[in-house]
Amino acid sequence: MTHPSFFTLLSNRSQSINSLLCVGLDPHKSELAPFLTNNDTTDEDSALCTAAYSFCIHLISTTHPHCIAYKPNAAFFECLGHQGLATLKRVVDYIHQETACVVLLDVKRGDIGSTAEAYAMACYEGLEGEGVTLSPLMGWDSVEPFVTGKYANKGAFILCKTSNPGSNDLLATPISDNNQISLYEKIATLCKEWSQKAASITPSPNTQENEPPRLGLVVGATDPTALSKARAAAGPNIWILAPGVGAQGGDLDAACMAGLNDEGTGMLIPVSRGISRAKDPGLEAKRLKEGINAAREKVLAKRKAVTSDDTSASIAPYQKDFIEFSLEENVLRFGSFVLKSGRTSPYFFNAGLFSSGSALFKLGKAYAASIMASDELVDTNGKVTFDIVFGPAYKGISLGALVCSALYADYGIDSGFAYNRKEAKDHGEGGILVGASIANKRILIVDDVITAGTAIRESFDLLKECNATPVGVSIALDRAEKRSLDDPLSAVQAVARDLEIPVVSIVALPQLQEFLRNSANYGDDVLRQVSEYRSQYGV
Ligand SMILES: O=c1ccn([C@@H]2O[C@H](COP(=O)(O)O)[C@@H](O)[C@H]2O)c(=O)[nH]1
Repeated sequence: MTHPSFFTLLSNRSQSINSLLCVGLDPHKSELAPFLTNNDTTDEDSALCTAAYSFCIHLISTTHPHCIAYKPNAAFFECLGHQGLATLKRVVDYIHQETACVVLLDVKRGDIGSTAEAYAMACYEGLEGEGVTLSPLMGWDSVEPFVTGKYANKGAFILCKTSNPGSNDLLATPISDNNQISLYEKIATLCKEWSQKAASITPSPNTQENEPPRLGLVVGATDPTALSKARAAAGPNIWILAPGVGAQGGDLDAACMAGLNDEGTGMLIPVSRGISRAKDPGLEAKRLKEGINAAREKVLAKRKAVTSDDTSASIAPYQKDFIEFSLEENVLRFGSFVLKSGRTSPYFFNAGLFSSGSALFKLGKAYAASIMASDELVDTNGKVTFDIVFGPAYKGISLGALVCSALYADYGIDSGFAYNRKEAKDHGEGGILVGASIANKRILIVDDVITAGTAIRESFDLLKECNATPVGVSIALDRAEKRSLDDPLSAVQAVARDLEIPVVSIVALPQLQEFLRNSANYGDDVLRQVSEYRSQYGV
């Protein structure tokens, strides 16, 4: 059995002393005066190195019962001249000899593969750290040498949303067409993928381990929103290093609540000046450890409340498939999204992103399956209650065609298909209706989602004017949430009530919740957010 991996060491130490605290070792020159000795006659750098060493030893010896890791920042040693790195190595040796804590070298490296190999060797063989911090901006090949091959039991935290104000300049930049994903969320997603990639390239050398992650994220405690988005994107198993508590003003409680996973773990909270500048660093470390633990208790209590609720729903195989391929196509995403209504939703659905042949094929089948599973659109003889599928312009046109075709392909039901134009044509066949004749026919209206219900109401009126009888509406997703906190009905319920026709969806919010309950790919934190949203806004 080889040495346990970096993240296993963190977990083990965390469990054994019940702490998530990491003490930062940043010997700022301005803090070294009390550690300078009068009898030191050597040059200034060497006197400062001796003082920096004493500074670190003082911190380590007073705080180690309360912390799981030490994070020396290489900058403060590199700036002490040629003996700086040797001083850092002596500090690392001291930690290994005198404590059971893990060494995380804050070096923030990032370079092409061959150079990254040299940096990795310097950190792991020269300085003998167990883990490092890295910049991910040069991509996977700049990270790979730190966590694969002979360093497969090492670990790295990659910069995701750093704690400084400038992190908004680049890391928070939206990078998707619809402005919904920021660069840091993309990094959080990549962290999970790269971690798995590293394990597939070099499986954990420790056969006793159940493939712990290789990579974690750096997300500042100064930005709880980023912490919760990064947690949602990376999942529950990825560790988050959250600097910024203390001198940078991060709110410990808010950061923990946003970044902890549902087990109340998965965060490493480093504090440097907040401890080194305290009157009694040992006492301050203890106070911080207890503050973090109080937040962990709150997270666990909240989780218990959510998982013991009575909101289970049934989910049919076609609904599960639909949710899965919607996630694959990015049509459905979990995260944090501000809706037009001003609500912050833990999920977002954009049917416009069904944009490939395979996705559209599966979409048509899912609509058809939901129609055939509905008591309201199929009579007791197994016959559908409509003659024509109608697709309102524009989005409904293609959806209606897909549904009509899937009903025929999967169930042998050959209904008519019609759609409208937005503007009347004064030549050719003229008018605004195209396709099968709808007069005196029973009509199923197909659309993607119902937000306010305006499009469906307009179609309903148009169909009535043409002597057709709308008998139902088929949609992809029913958000099943109250229109406002004073209005107990959802948009879908209001349409069904006002137009007196059934609205059938492929899935609704309860199925999303059920899917998450049974999914191994999404953490309890995503389920918790969806459950909380449902209990606040759901109908
Ligand atoms: O986003 C980041 C990444 C790294 N750091 C480093 O952590 C410590 C924080 O020191 P404090 O005294 O606790 O503020 C320091 O070494 C930074 O370089 C960070 O602050 N933010």
